Amino acid sequence: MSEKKVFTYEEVKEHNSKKDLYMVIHDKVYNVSSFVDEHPGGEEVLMDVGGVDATDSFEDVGHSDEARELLESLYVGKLKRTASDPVPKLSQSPSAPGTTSADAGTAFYAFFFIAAVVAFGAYKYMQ
Ligand code: HEM
Repeated sequence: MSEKKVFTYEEVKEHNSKKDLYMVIHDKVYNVSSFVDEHPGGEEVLMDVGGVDATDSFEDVGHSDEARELLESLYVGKLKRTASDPVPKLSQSPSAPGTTSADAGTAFYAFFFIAAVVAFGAYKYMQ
């Protein structure tokens, strides 16, 4: 079972019809054609993410372990991601951008405050 294919995002994109439906979840490629009619969430949602990265849609629903096991049986290969390919939110850096920039801002002002105190001390020392 190690002869699984490696797909580019461009290749996956071509499989976007109901009879030939691929999607990417966590950088793995799944052929969901045989499952479209059986999906408890309906075929429409699967068609919407046909040929694209469905990681966020899949995880947003909070699928059960059973659904994840089912996924294994539909696995056809790995995704070879290139720099220009879209990246799901879930794969991006988990650090909250708001907090980091606020922290960076605080550090920035603290640096200037300390520099001012040191400069003032040096000035006084020179007198
Ligand atoms: C090949 C990928 C997928 C598999 C194998 C799968 C499988 C399943 C399974 C087994 C359920 C029943 C509940 C559960 O066990 O969690 C379910 C429900 C559901 N799925 Fe998926 N799913 C897939 C992709 C998606 C995607 C991409 C969406 C997009 C939004 C989606 C939306 C839903 C919704 C809304 C339900 C809830 C249906 C309800 O409870 O009324 N699924 N799915």
